[in-house]
Amino acid sequence: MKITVVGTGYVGLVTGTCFAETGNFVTCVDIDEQKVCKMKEGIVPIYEPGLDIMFERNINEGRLTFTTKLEDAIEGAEVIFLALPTPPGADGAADLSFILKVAEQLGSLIKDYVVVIDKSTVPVGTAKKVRQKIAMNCNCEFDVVSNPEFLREGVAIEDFMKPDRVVIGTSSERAKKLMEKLYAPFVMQGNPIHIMDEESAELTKYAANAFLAMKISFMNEIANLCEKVGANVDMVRMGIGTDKRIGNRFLFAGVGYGGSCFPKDVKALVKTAKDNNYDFKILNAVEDINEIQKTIMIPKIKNFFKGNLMGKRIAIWGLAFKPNTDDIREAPALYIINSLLAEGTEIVAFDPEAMDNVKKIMGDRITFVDNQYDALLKADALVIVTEWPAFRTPDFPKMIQRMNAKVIFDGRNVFKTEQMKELGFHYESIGREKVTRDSKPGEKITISKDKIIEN
Ligand SMILES: NC(=O)c1ccc[n+]([C@@H]2O[C@H](COP(=O)([O-])OP(=O)(O)OC[C@H]3O[C@@H](n4cnc5c(N)ncnc54)[C@H](O)[C@@H]3O)[C@@H](O)[C@H]2O)c1
Ligand SMILES: O=c1ccn([C@@H]2O[C@H](COP(=O)(O)OP(=O)(O)O[C@H]3O[C@H](CO)[C@@H](O)[C@H](O)[C@H]3O)[C@@H](O)[C@H]2O)c(=O)[nH]1
Repeated sequence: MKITVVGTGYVGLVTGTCFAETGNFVTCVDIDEQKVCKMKEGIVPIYEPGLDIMFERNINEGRLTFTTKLEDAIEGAEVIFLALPTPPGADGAADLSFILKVAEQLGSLIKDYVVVIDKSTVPVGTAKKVRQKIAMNCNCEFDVVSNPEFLREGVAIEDFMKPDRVVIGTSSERAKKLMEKLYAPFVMQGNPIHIMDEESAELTKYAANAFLAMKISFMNEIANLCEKVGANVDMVRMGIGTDKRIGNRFLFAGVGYGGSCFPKDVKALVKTAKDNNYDFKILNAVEDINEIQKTIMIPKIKNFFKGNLMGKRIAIWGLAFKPNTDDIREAPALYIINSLLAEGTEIVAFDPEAMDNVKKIMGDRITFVDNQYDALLKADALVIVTEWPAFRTPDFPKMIQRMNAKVIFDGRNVFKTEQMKELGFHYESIGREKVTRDSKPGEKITISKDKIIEN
């Protein structure tokens, strides 16, 4: 099939590359000329594990091409994916201007029947709006389908190639057949394609993200309570996660959720509810909890330094909003760093992939170093914000050698408290006991292998 993908961000580029991988001919179009130039030279403009190999293979086999011209990109296309940004507007509503602008352009460019697919996360009613925009200038037949994307950054290729489900919102039999054909290679293991009306498909995407955000905020509140009552959130997580009705994923307490999706999608769903005279109380709480959680480590750090952080040198491990990505949109690290800078600290940061992006917005307000250990040189404390695999099993003697003091604030519960006691660190994490330098190693708690839970 000949496919056009409009927008080559995390979703567009992964979508285009994965459809090329299954034998389609894909043209990706983006208004960012620099990005398109890079891609034409074979350079992947984002960091996404596994994307580069697939990208290169499909370019070499002539199935993946790039352009800045929409009219060239849609030449002969049977389907056109819109993978454009839908950032939050001032009132929290998703900004549809990118989508509607392209829809209007498509109206005067479409010559034959084509299916236009909303891949972006868009509020209920958008498929209708896109249809109206295209129809303003278009005389030929077309359909608009809602096909929300559920991939996660960092594991985007796997999520796209083996989705838990595919959601397709359409009332057109012709579009439905085409979409089923397109997705057939991705649902060969029996994972379902859910066909529904456009509105339900649009709402499904927000409901999924809001539910996951709710799980995280719930666990963060449980963690905060754990600290007050002397319980351990990891134990509680395992205790509830093995109940199949609850499920063991997305129950990790930490410094809150970030990224380009949860924060904006929760806001947009609240706004949709408000516009329909419905007060979505639980989601307001989910947001409020997350706002507090992002800087929950600050009072702990301040308290340790007896209220005065002026001139303290703080090492930060992890800047990306989650591991295995270079994406820093709404990253908790940015909130933590800004709060620490406001207290007069000196920040030395390391992240395996996201430093270039942070440099663009923070410039020389913080120092960037090339490896995790250099960040610790003369540091008064280490703050762990993103749980990159390399941070989980560090060389502790090397860390101790470099640090001014053995002090760790762990926003992702990367280390075991017992281990910290044995090593003599002052260690504060989320929803677990505070380890002070006088803490004595206790009885080891063994967690059996089958209890290791995938995030
Ligand atoms: N990032 C994710 O993990 C993810 C997952 C599922 C859904 N989504 C949703 O998918 C959509 C896209 O997200 P993203 O993270 O890929 O965004 P992104 O910001 O990474 O990429 C968007 C791309 O669109 C391009 N663009 C803007 N206007 C254009 C135009 N007129 N013509 C062509 N290209 C144009 C931009 O230059 C950019 O390259 C959003 O609605 C988002 O909520 C994102
Ligand atoms: O138990 C958990 C799981 C995640 N997070 C945080 O939640 C945020 C989002 O993580 P994740 O969902 O893994 O990443 P995204 O790439 O933002 O993916 C989400 O947002 C995408 C965009 O809509 C959807 O497609 C995905 O299904 C949805 O998981 C990150 O800051 C994580 O650190 C936690 O704090 N605890």
